[in-house]
Amino acid sequence: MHQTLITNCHQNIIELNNVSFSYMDQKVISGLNFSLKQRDFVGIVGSNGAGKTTLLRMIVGLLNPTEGEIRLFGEPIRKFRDWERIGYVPQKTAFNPLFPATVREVVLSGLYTNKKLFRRVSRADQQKCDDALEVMKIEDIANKRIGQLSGGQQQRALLARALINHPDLLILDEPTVGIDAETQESFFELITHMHEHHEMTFLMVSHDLDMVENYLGKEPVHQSGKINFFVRHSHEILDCEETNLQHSLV
Ligand SMILES: Nc1ncnc2c1ncn2[C@@H]1O[C@H](COP(=O)(O)OP(=O)(O)OP(=O)(O)O)[C@@H](O)[C@H]1O
Repeated sequence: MHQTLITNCHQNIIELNNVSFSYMDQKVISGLNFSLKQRDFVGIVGSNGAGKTTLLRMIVGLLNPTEGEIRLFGEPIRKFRDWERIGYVPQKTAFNPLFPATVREVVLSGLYTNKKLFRRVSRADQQKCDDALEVMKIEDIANKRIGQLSGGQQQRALLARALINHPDLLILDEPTVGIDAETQESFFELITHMHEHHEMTFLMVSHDLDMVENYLGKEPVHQSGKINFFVRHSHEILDCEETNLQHSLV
């Protein structure tokens, strides 16, 4: 599936304006200002309990900031309805080996937003699923039960699930926890390749400072409390001034 897109690297994909969050009387995030522009790759690094997952959960609308404002694709989050533009890979889910879904079914479930929960799977949906399986190079395990696969294979399946709607923004929460070092490295290679060759913006929480420093630079561009933000800007991977980009998911 090929399409020609114009990249506008100056569009804010996420804006956090003076955002704070408290659980009861414990303030976890305080007065955070940060923005992510189109095709940036932002890595969030911080110690245990720094508030990284809380921040992601606010950005995907699962928690409301106690103070401040979040805007997604220019819109205040409370008005934002275009959730298909966002792919979210939560912290690793350990699937029970008997979990009764195949990889194909898990990937297809990425299409079912609340509105479309019980719609039939069309031929177009199957094609989207095949494309996502191909990108993740997991076509050969499409019919296996997800619970019987390795951690790395499960993670690729969850990434394929997040990609099936062709999201503009991909959010990853510690995508390689519990995966061996070699598989982690190939997973990061895959993600960085996607950043360079696909029309997507990335936000990733990672505990892997080496990987983050290798790809996103040695110094954080921003710090808030114990959370550090590392960024590879879009202009480092392409000419942003209205670049014509041949883009394909596969
Ligand atoms: N549902 C909750 N209710 C009360 N406190 C919470 C809740 N979730 C998280 N916290 C607390 O908020 C703080 C931040 O938690 P959060 O999970 O956002 O941190 P994190 O940076 O993602 O940590 P980790 O690296 O360990 O995953 C922690 O002190 C945690 O105990």
